[in-house]
Amino acid sequence: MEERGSPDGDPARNLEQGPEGPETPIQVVLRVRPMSAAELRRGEQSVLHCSGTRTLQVSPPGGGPDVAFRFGAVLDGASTQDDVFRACGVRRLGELALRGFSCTVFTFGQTGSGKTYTLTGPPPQGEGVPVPPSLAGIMQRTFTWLLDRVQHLDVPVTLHASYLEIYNEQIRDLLSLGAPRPLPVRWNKTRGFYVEQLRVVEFGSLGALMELLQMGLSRRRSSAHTLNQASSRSHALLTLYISHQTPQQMPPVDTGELPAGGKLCFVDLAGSEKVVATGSRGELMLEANSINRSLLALGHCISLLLDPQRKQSHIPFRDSKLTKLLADSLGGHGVTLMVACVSPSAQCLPETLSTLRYASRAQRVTTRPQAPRPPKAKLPQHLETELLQLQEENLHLRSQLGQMDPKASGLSGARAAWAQRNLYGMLQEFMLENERLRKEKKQLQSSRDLAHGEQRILAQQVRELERRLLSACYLQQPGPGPTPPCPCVMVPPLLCHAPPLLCPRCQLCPLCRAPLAHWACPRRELHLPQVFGSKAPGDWPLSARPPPWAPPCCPSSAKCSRERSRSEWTQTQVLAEMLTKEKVMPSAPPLPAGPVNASPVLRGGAAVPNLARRLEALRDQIGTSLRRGRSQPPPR
Ligand SMILES: Nc1ncnc2c1ncn2[C@@H]1O[C@H](COP(=O)(O)OP(=O)(O)OP(=O)(O)O)[C@@H](O)[C@H]1O
Repeated sequence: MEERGSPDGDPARNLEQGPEGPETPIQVVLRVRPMSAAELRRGEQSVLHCSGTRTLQVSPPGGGPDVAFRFGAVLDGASTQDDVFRACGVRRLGELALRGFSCTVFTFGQTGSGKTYTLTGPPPQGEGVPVPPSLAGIMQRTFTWLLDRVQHLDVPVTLHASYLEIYNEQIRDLLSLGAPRPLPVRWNKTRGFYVEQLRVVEFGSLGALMELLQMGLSRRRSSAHTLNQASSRSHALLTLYISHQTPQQMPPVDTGELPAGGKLCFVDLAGSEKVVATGSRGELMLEANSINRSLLALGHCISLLLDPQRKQSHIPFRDSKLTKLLADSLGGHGVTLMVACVSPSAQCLPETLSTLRYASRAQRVTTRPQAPRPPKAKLPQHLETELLQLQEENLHLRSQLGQMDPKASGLSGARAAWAQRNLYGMLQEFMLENERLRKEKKQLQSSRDLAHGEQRILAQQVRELERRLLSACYLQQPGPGPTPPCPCVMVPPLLCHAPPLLCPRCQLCPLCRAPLAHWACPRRELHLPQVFGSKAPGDWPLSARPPPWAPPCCPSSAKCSRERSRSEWTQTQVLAEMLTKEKVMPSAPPLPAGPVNASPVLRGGAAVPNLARRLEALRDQIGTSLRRGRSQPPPR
């Protein structure tokens, strides 16, 4: 016969040595439930036999060698609830918790294997039908023992309880005043993993504690499936906090800080299940998947904890909420007892073997139980007096600080309120003003951008026209020879600048034969009034008006151009220079990137019409020049 398991290790006995005992293995007790009525009806066989108080023998149904497993204690189907309570040594764990240790009892096994029954007894058979005391589970028995025990202690003990469940990877407070809502798990150096905002309730009597238990049990999620009519669908953790402090020294529970001291935690794990066997569908199947996943994470952590090398490094406790909350019990400073529950039926054998292997591994995991440090020694009398004085001074200063603000401003209550209102009003006004300015700035920016864009396009067109104009000039340039006569003298002045406004004869410079705009004609002051009558020059059409950079009218322009010297044609030179250099005209300077609050509309606005005028003039010139080029034979 093959034998597995480990030698027993009673944590309580080892820990008698002192507050920080040696490495202690997790204690494992195995409970085999009796065959259920349904299993008996189906004629299923039992494959588990207890040989001795610590060994379980598994006889596979199809023959083959028996397999034996050894645990701290093995209890068969005939064992009573009281037998289980005694065999588990829960009283010893309670004693350790009273001495400040953190102790955990948890049940695990396949669904329907008797975990909840072992911990809390069977569910009530009906409304108002109490469960017989003989069927009370480990928890109720421990409560009775503990409440009795604390009454006989010399020092006063304060007791608190919390109760939560992990349902579909969410933590729900089973003692919450309102409907349970998901709570976060946090971690800090002193507390390790803990549940934030968990309600911790103080209790002073067994009755009060039993009520808390019933409240939690009634709120816990359970459903019916093929293998269990009342299957728990969540992992449930009930924790008792035992503290020797007086109520005055206790931190208020509302702060979320738990009382320092011992802890006794009962964990009822949801059962692992094969959804095919339980026939779970829909929500039941989701629950089953979540349960199996978290149990897998737990098994993984246990396997890693077995390896002493790995134990020093990283154990993935963060993989699930369950492993986070059991981290201390499994690999930390807690004292842990596991109760493995199994069904004897041959139908459940694969699941049973898995539980047995799980339990065998778990009992090789060790923890290093550690009690919290004893409270500091009492302070000497003079230090205590000093401390009291300092505390009083602190209170006094605080109260002064509270009254400080109105006093500092020297305002009475009503005036202070008025000033506050006024300030508030001003602040609102500033905010509105600020908002208005923001909008205005935005508008200005967009119109500046618009003008900027327009200016850029016009400047581009001007450059292009200038380029074309220059090339036209080149084409029409005469070769070396005598200067041709000025065409202006041969045509009657009336015709000049008559519609079409450009005089074909005034378009060429008489000296260099560069095409000229009508405004560049030296005789324009004579022609234009005749065309536009008595209109002021400002009312002339845009194309007839000289651009801002046009040279002033020459007073001697009425003279025959033949008599003019070269210097009289400076305007032609100015224009040619402007054209060939292709620079931006002074009337259309690039927009400055100046302060945003300067009005870009005004700056850009002046530049754009100038450019437009210049552009128009150039267009006219080119048009005329081309027409002229077509209608006249090229000069020799
Ligand atoms: N030792 C026992 N003696 C008599 N009946 C038992 C025993 N153990 C379990 N039962 C019965 O077996 C059924 C299943 O038990 P229980 O609900 O405790 O299983 P469970 O392991 O908690 O299942 P689940 O994981 O689905 O919640 C219940 O009807 C319970 O009363």
